[in-house]
Amino acid sequence: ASAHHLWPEIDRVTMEQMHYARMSVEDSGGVWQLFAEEGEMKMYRREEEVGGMVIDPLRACHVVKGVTGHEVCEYFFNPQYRLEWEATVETTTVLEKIADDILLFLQVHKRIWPASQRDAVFWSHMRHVPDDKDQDGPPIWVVVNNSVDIPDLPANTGKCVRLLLTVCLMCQTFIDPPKDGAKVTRNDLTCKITYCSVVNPGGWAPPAVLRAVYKREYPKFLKRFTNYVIDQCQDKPILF
Ligand SMILES: CCCc1ccc(-c2ccc(S(=O)(=O)CCO)cc2)cc1[C@H]1C[C@H]1c1ccccn1
Repeated sequence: ASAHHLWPEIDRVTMEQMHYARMSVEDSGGVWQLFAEEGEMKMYRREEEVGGMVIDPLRACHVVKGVTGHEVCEYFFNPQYRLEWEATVETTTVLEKIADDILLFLQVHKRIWPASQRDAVFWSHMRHVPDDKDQDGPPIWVVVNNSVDIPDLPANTGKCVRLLLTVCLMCQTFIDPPKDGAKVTRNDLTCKITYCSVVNPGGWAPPAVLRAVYKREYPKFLKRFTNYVIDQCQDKPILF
């Protein structure tokens, strides 16, 4: 991967996003506005507009029992599962396999009335790093999706408005050691998920409309995804 022309950007943005996601876990106060809460899932946003366009940074924190961060990131990254949990995606295409853990996607989203249909071109990188808070514990797993400009796929030529996104799914895994050295089971696993995204919708849409779409779609999106992972993992061996 290091030979690919995008590698320097992929490496830099991935490390920046991981740092941002970890910092945001601490700053629960401050400017974040809690806009949705369902059980363990809490969703925050900051209202920001650029040129009259809504680009509200979003942060979601969720705690899920019975899965590892590696499993959550694998189901998020791997294109073969995408259409099973992503209800708002019409087609997803791997344009280039940059490495085993770096893919270049073209994704066409379903039209969400009254906004026009969107597509996105982005690289997706999955990586794990030691948890500096618990060096000998499970590593932190992360998937970063970041839009990239592809000359061969100029924006806004077809039916879709090209949206720009930077997304980071970061997962910390906690294992409750079972009594008297028994084997770790899924009941001993807890995964702490931090999902951060900044999306520029591309073309103009009324701010109130976009905020309504996000308020409705993001909680559904994260709940559906995490329930899918729990369901897929429950009868499979644990992937640490
Ligand atoms: C007007 C455009 C709104 C809009 C902006 C952004 C996204 C979106 C793109 C990518 C990702 S992801 O996390 O990288 C997973 C890969 O698919 C999540 C969300 C989707 C919509 C549309 C489809 C609506 C939506 C909004 C929120 C969550 C899911 N879907």
